Formats: sequence, structure tokens, C-alpha cells
Amino acid sequence: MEDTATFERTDPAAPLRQVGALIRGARQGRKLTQAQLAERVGTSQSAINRIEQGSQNISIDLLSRISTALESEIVSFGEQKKNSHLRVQGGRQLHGTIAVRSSKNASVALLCAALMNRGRTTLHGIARIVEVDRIIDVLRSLGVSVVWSPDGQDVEIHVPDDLSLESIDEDAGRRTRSVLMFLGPLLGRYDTFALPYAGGCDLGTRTVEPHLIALRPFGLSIEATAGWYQATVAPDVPEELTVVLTERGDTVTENAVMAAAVRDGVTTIRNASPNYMVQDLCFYLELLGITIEGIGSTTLRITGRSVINEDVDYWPSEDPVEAMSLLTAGIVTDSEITVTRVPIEFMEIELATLGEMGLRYTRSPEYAAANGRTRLVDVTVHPSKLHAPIDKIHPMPFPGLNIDNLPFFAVIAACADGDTLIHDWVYEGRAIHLTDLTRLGANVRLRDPHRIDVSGPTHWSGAEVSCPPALRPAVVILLAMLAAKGTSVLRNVDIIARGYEQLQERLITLGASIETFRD
Ligand SMILES: CC(=O)N[C@H]1[C@@H](OP(=O)(O)OP(=O)(O)OC[C@H]2O[C@@H](n3ccc(=O)[nH]c3=O)[C@H](O)[C@@H]2O)O[C@H](CO)[C@@H](O)[C@@H]1O
Ligand SMILES: C=C(OP(=O)(O)O)C(=O)O
Repeated sequence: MEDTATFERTDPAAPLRQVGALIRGARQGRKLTQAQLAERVGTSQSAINRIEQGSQNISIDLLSRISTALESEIVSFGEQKKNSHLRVQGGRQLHGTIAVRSSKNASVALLCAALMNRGRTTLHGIARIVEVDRIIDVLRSLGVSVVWSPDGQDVEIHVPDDLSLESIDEDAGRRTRSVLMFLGPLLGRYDTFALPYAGGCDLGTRTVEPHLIALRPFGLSIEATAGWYQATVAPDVPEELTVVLTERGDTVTENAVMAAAVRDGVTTIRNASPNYMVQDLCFYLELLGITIEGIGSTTLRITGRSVINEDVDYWPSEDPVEAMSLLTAGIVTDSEITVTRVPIEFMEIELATLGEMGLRYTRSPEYAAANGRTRLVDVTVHPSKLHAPIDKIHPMPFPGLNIDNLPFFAVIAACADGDTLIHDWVYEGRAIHLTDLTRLGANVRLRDPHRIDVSGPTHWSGAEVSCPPALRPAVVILLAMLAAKGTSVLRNVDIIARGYEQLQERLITLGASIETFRD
């Protein structure tokens, strides 16, 4: 077995944390305490603790002694990147407390929005995930200075007067759908520009048409040619504008909000998404001096400024989808765990639905997130006898059951007594990935590309599964492996890091047995 790290991250503290996590994983895999490992390599337990946390520099010499003690090559130099896989010993109860981190979707929106500010933007506690790295790569290729703090927690962004649009990192741009959110900020600054076609999860066709419809009233017209969106911006846009979105989509709303923020005028946006990432974006824009009425509703009235030059600090709020993922880990392993910092406004329907399925849970009084606006609670789930809901489970734009939280109901329904119909009307191809649960013993039947029937309870059994090429289904399979007695292997798990920061390592702190290995 090989546990190795390759250093590709833009966050300077990331390699240390990555190495620390690999050491912790390999040590736990060999059932050694920190004190026992310290004794084997001739150092102190506290030094091993700091190394595992990624908060202490480590010499090549000590690294090599640790590698020998753990019979594991922790770091390889100069080799090609190898695919990562997970080996899970499932069927164990989890215990303890785990905190939700900030969201992928707000982080990427805020990074794009920072393009509008000529002053300094510091984003605190930003999610350290691959999706963030990709957007940062694109920003840097445009000449934007993006600097991580030494502890890797915060990024400071300075935008130059002129962006080098011609040198945009095409490859990074193509791998993230969020690059679409450059449209809104850029149309406030340039008459013509080009962006590479946007990527994202393999969820079936995801149209860009709603973005083009939303931005047309701002003067934007787009021609799609050979893998590029060629944008042209007309000059004479009326001061007072009303934009009606044809879809209540999250990133399309963010694009319209940014286009409205970066112009002198008043824009009313109807059928806006009031979802969590849109709210985070609006809170940041308010700090930039933009007036926004109706935050959290479907009608936004925005008074923008064509020149924005403010030094601001912002803390994106906690991720409701990560909250759902962590709660699901507790639910499907029949455990009592506490998930802290749950953004409750965006989890209420999920918890109500779970309550109807028999989940016993308790929640703390509310407290404020670091942004001072989002309401958080701690949720403790208790082992429960689950039953299928009477009605089908389906998502809706906020305030409905979150579209990205839906896949977690598949593995939960598989633990519940009875038949559950799950209807993912949103994505053309996501429900299909959930049929991989059958590999672990679940009874999941695909009615059509949008609907699955799940019959439980499941007698889970360990299996080897190739990771689905979609973020949430990938995590759903991993969580099912935690429930399945015996050994499972999840192959090619790199996609998980697109949206989760050190998920495997954090599940290990709850008592999960997960080992990372490479080809
Ligand atoms: C970076 C980011 O923030 N990504 C989120 C964002 O992606 P994003 O905003 O890119 O979502 P899409 O535009 O792909 O919309 C998702 C799907 O929902 C459909 N749709 C959406 C709204 C609506 O009123 N009617 C409708 O039919 C779209 O046609 C599409 O098939 O929103 C999605 C839906 O919440 C989430 O899964 C993504 O995690
Ligand atoms: C679909 C998702 O994200 P993206 O829009 O980044 O593909 C997701 O977060 O589940």
C-alpha cells in the first residue's frame, strides 16, 4: 500500500496539512497511537500531533523516519499524479462532534465578485477545495493577485486596473462551471471579452441559456464559437432596469446581481434565487457599498456603483450541503454525533423531512455565523428507527429541499423501512449515479433518468465501487460504505476534493476507518 502526496495546491499550508493527514491516516491504519509513533521515530507525541494537524514544518529526515515506521511512502517527489482510492472498514458507529466548514458555492461566487472591487478583498475561512483552487487559477491568469494567509485560512485579493483577459487559464476555466460567473463582473468593465466554455459535475446537460437571458438586458450578447463564449457589451443600458429570470437558478441570480452591482443604476431582479450562496454574495456586496433590498426573497432591488473601491473583510457562511453530508454519516451508521455550525435556514426542510421519517435529533439555540447574518445551530442525531416517507422526496429552489441535498436521501431511504420514491427533476443525469448503491446491497431501482425507487432497510455489505463522476453521488457512496459491514474500496475519489475539505480525514476523527491509497 502507498499513501503519497503530490503538491499541486495553491494554498501554502495545504502541503503540510496534506502530509499531516496522510501520516494520521497511515498511523491509524496501523493502529498506532501518536505516542507510539513518536517513540518509534524518536520525537514527542506533541510534535506528531502538530505534524498531523499540518501546523509544524517537517524535515525530510523526520519524514523518512515516519515513512519507515509506518511502512508507507508518505511523499513521492517528481512522480506523475496517481489516482487516489479509499479503503473503508464499515459497519462501525461514529461518535463525537464535527463542525461544518464554509461553502464551495459561496466561496466561488465571492471570488468572482471580488473582480468588481478595486480595493482589497479578504475572504476569511474560505473552503480549501479544488473548485476554489480552479477559480483562483483563472483569476491569477488574469493578473489578479490572490494570496493565501500563512495558515491557509484566508485569501487576500487585489485586482489590477487592467486584466490580461487574453491570457486566461483556459484549462482551469473549462473544468469549472463557476467561470460563468465572470460574465456579470466583466461586463461592467469591458466592451468585449471571451470566456472558455464552462465545465462542472457530470450531471447531464446544464444550459447556459438562462445566464444569457438574464444578462441581455445589461447589454450582453454572446456568440459561442469553438469552445469560447465571445461576449460583446452594448453601451446604452437604461438607468432603471427590470430583469426577469426564466429560471430561479443560483449562479444565474448571482450573475445578474453582480451585473446590477457594477453599474450606476437601479435594477430589479425578479424570480431571483434566495439561496445561501446568493445571500452570502449580497452580504459581501453590501460591504462594498451596494444597496440591496429583498435579500432572502425572490425580488431583489439593487442600487449599484460603477466604481467600487473598498477594503473589506468577509466570512462566507457554513455549507448546508456539507451539513447534510455529515448528518447523513451519523444517520446511516446509526450513530449519535453532533454536527456544529449548521446553517439552519437552509436545512429546515431537510430536518423536517427526516423527522417525518422517524429521525430523532436535537438542536441547540441559534447563534450567528462569522458573517453576522447567517443563523447557525448545532444538531445532534440519535440512533433512530427510520421509515419511508409517505410522499416522494423532491427538491425545489430555496426555500425548498436543497437540490444538492437530495442525493443524501437515497442512502438514508435505503436505511429506512419501506419504499421511497426520490425524484431529481433538476438534473438530467444525477439519479442514475445513485444506482451504484446496489453494489453495496441496497435495493435501488431506476424508473427513468430522474426517479429512483429505494426499498429498505438494507443489509449493507462491503464492495469495490468506482467513484461516480459527480460530487454528491460520490459522497453518498462513501457514506454507504461507512454503513456497510466489512471492507469496501472506493476508486478514483479525487472528485470529492472538488467540494469537500479533507472529508475523509474529518470522518476519521468521528471514528470512521478510512484509509487513502494510490495506484
Ligand atoms: C456553483 C454553484 O452555486 N452551483 C450550484 C448552482 O449551480 P447552477 O446555478 O450552475 O445550476 P444550473 O444552472 O445548472 O441549474 C441546475 C438545474 O436546475 C434547473 N433549474 C434551476 C432553477 C429553476 O428554477 N428551474 C430549473 O429548471 C436548470 O435547468 C438546471 O438543469 O445551483 C445548482 C442548483 O441549486 C446546484 O446544484 C449547484 O451546486
Ligand atoms: C452540482 C454541484 O456543483 P457545481 O455547480 O459546482 O457543478 C454540487 O455542488 O453538487
